[in-house]
Amino acid sequence: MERIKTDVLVIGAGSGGLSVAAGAVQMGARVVLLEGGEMGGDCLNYGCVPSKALLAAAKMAHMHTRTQAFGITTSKPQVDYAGVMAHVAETIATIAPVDSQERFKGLGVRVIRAWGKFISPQEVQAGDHVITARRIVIATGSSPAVPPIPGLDTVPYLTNETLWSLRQAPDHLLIVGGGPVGVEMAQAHVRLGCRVTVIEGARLLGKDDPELTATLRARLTDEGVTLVEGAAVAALRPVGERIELRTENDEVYTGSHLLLATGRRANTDKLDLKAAGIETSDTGIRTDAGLRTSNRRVYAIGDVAGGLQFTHVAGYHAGVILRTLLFGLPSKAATQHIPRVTYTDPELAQVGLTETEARWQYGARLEVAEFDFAENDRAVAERVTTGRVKVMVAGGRPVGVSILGSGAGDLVALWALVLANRLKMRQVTAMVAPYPTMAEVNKRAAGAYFSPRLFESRMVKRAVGLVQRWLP
Ligand SMILES: Cc1cc2nc3c(=O)[nH]c(=O)nc-3n(C[C@H](O)[C@H](O)[C@H](O)COP(=O)(O)OP(=O)(O)OC[C@H]3O[C@@H](n4cnc5c(N)ncnc54)[C@H](O)[C@@H]3O)c2cc1C
Ligand SMILES: NC(=O)c1ccc[n+]([C@@H]2O[C@H](COP(=O)([O-])OP(=O)(O)OC[C@H]3O[C@@H](n4cnc5c(N)ncnc54)[C@H](O)[C@@H]3O)[C@@H](O)[C@H]2O)c1
Repeated sequence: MERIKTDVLVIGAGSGGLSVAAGAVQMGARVVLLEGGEMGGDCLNYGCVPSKALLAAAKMAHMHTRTQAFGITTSKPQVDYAGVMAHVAETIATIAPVDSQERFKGLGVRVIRAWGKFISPQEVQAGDHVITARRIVIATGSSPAVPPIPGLDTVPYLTNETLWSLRQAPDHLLIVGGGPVGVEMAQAHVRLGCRVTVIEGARLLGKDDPELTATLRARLTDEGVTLVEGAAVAALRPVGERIELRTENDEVYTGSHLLLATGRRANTDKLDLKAAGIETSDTGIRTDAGLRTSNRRVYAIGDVAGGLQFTHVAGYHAGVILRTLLFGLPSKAATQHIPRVTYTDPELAQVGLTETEARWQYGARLEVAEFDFAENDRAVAERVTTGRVKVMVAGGRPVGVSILGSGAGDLVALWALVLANRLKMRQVTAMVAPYPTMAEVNKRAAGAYFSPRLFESRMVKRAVGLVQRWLP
């Protein structure tokens, strides 16, 4: 057994752990990094990267069915699913070197490829090593939550960890769960020529603005996805080679493949948290606002901390704790400026409060400024007019923004800056957006906030009238 002493021990080499390790070592700390699975974690291997690569291939196939309106004729695209998955694998392989053991070794991090578990409040065992560290960071991520559906043990099922090894297109993909994973995979597969049925127990993308999700729902249905909402899956069973799914209200759906997209479970099983006196909550490891656990030497970041579960959040958490780990300075993780995007076509983006949340918080003080993509000239030229920007404003400051539309994920970045810096609407109107760009929708939404104040104000009209009389 080798004993190692270090300044910082990071458990998990995914989005959060890698950011802490890279930051800490480059600022002079001794760092040990443990990874029991693949370097790069969920995002690179089973999450963001493969899902966005698959969506890109699906969009390519879809575009070929939409050329006629542009005066271009093409033949029906032929999808080679194995070829599509080769594109997915190649995308992962291209990005992988950035997260690789070699790169981190090169930076000076001691990388140990083994699962870590606490054996005392300061010590972690990983394979043949026992590591004692001044500070320990748990960044072990999450895994697909598998709900206890009767009959699930009698049928084969896919999760985000196994989907990418399929080489033959599913004939009919049943997806349980209409959250971001379910919805992205539904659109990807219907565009690649599969039949797709999504069964959602509550409401599709239930955390998002219902008006915008209604538009997205209509788009998915138009493209051929069968959407079943308000009916949780009650039972599953094999019928010959196929899988039969029964909902709570006794509707029956039969498909060739089953994908579970029913949320996440924090990866804490292997850690023996009790040995270190680390408390958990219903969703993950319990932390304070500075991401410190009930063991003062230990921090938890990213998915395992059980809050917002996104790669950019894991990266943000890394930045928050590096300040404390390396300089001993207090630091807190905020959430109100964190954007999230579902990468359907059109994309659905959110930062800050939705209209419902903002109405609850601000009541009559809330104003909502809106602008439709149909009024954006670039969107008209590109035939991507579906969508809307909604800006929730209280006291002249945006408190939330919801965008459905082409490139919404990129468009919401401006509002993430606005919310992070508590900027006012008038500062957004100071921006000149180039014409003709989609970015103009942001400027026009801000304009929509001010136009009633300027164009419908008697005082403004009276002032202009007066000035005009005196102007030479
Ligand atoms: C299908 C899908 C699509 C997604 N798309 C997006 C997206 O587009 N944008 C976005 O922002 N987010 C997306 N996410 C979420 C994103 O993948 C996660 O939020 C992110 O990976 C979390 O990073 P992390 O560092 O907390 O955990 P991870 O990246 O999962 O890393 C944790 C690592 O810890 C390792 N580990 C676990 N236990 C131990 C142990 N005991 N010892 C050693 N190592 C251990 C694991 O093997 C893993 O490599 C998606 C998720 C899924 C499932
Ligand atoms: N674009 C992105 O950034 C992106 C993409 C995918 C995933 N993610 C991350 O991964 C997380 C997990 O995504 P997800 O979609 O798996 O989870 P989720 O929790 O967002 O959605 C799961 C859905 O499954 C439904 N459900 C659960 N059990 C069910 C049952 N038995 N029958 C029918 N419906 C059931 C729930 O009502 C819920 O709507 C997301 O919250 C997000 O943080 C992000």
